[in-house]
Amino acid sequence: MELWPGAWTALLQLLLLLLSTLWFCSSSAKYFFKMAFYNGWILFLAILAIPVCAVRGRNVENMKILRLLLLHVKYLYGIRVEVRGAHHFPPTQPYVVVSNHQSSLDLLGMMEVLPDRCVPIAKRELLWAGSAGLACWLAGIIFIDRKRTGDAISVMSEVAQTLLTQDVRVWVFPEGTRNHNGSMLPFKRGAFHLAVQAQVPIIPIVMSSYQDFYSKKERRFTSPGRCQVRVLPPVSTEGLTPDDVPALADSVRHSMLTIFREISTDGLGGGDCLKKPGGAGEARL
Ligand SMILES: CCCCCCCCCCCCCC(=O)SCCNC(=O)CCNC(=O)[C@H](O)C(C)(C)COP(=O)(O)OP(=O)(O)OC[C@H]1O[C@@H](n2cnc3c(N)ncnc32)[C@H](O)[C@@H]1OP(=O)(O)O
Ligand SMILES: CCCCCCCC/C=C\CCCCCCCC(=O)OC[C@@H](O)COP(=O)(O)O
Repeated sequence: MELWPGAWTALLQLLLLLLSTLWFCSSSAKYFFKMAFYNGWILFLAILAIPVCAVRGRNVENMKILRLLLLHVKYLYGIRVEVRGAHHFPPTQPYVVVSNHQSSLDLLGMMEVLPDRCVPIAKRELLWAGSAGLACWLAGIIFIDRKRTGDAISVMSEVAQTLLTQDVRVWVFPEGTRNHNGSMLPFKRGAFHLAVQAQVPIIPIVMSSYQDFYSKKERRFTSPGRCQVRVLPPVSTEGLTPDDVPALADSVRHSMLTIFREISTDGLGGGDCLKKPGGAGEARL
C-alpha cells in the first residue's frame, strides 16, 4: 500500500502520543511497565553475571557479584532504602537470617544488607527463570521443592551441616511465599529448625511496608518511595531443642511484627520516625 510522504512519521507520532497518553493517564500501565522492566532488567543483569560467576563455578562468593550488579536498581525506581541496625550482624560466625517477604522488590532491601557468604533459600521454580535461574545457581542459592516437604526438610538439614563446615550464612523468608497484604503470614518453621540444629543465632530483618509507593493489588507503583530495612539483635538458639522451635518461631515473629508496624508509614502501623523530617528514620545507623 502506497502512503503519502510523511504518513509513516505521522503514524509513528500518533502511536507515541497514544502511548504517552496511556502512560500519563493510567497508573496500571505504569505499574505493568515498571514491573516488566524490573524483571527484564534482572534477566539482563544475570546475563552479565553468568560469565563472571562461571569462572569460579557454583560458589557462594558469587553472591557478591549479584549483589554489586543489583545495588543500583533502587535508583532506577527512586526508592530510598534506609538501613538500621546493621551492627547487629555477628562479624564472623554462621547464622540464619529471617525476613518478611512482600514482593520481588524485597531483592532491593536484601542486597542493601546482604552479608558476605550469605545465600538465600529459594523456591525451586526460580531455577527455571532463564538467565536469572542460572545466575542464582552459580551464586550457590539453595533451592527447595515446596511441594515435597520431606525433600525440603532434608535439604534444610544438609544446609545445617554446610552452615558449620563451610562457614556460610543463609537467608530464609519464613512466610514461605510473597505476602502483599501489608502484614506477615504465619511463619513456617524450617528456618528455626535449621538454626536449632546448627546451634547458630537467628538474625531477624524487617523491611517496612511498601504500601506508600507499591501495591500489587491496586496495580500501583509510584516514585519516590522509601523503605526501612531494620536488622534486629541476634536471637540465640544455644541449648534449644526441636521442642523449643514453635515458641522460638512465635517469639521471633512477634518481635518482627511489632517492628514492622512501628517502621511502616502506610497508616496501618505508625512509622512516625520515618515521617518526621530529620527524625530518627533519617539516620543510617
Ligand atoms: C542478577 C541476577 C539476580 C537474581 C536474583 C538473586 C536473588 C534471588 C533471591 C531469591 C529469593 C527467593 C525467596 C523464595 O523463594 S521464598 C520461598 C521458598 N522459601 C521457603 O519456603 C522457606 C520457608 N519455608 C520453610 O521453612 C518450610 O518449613 C519448609 C520449606 C522447610 C517445609 O515447608 P512445608 O510447607 O512443606 O512444610 P511445613 O513448613 O508445614 O513443615 C512440616 C513439618 O516439618 C517441620 N520442619 C520443617 N523444617 C524442618 C527441619 N529442617 N527439620 C525438622 N522438621 C522440620 C515443621 O515444623 C512442620 O512440623 P510441625 O511444626 O507442623 O510439627
Ligand atoms: C527462558 C525462560 C524465561 C523465564 C522468564 C522468567 C521471568 C522472571 C524474571 C526475572 C526473575 C527475577 C528474579 C527475582 C527474584 C525474586 C524472588 C521472589 O520474589 O521469588 C518469589 C518467592 O519468594 C515466593 O514465590 P511465591 O510468592 O510463592 O510465588
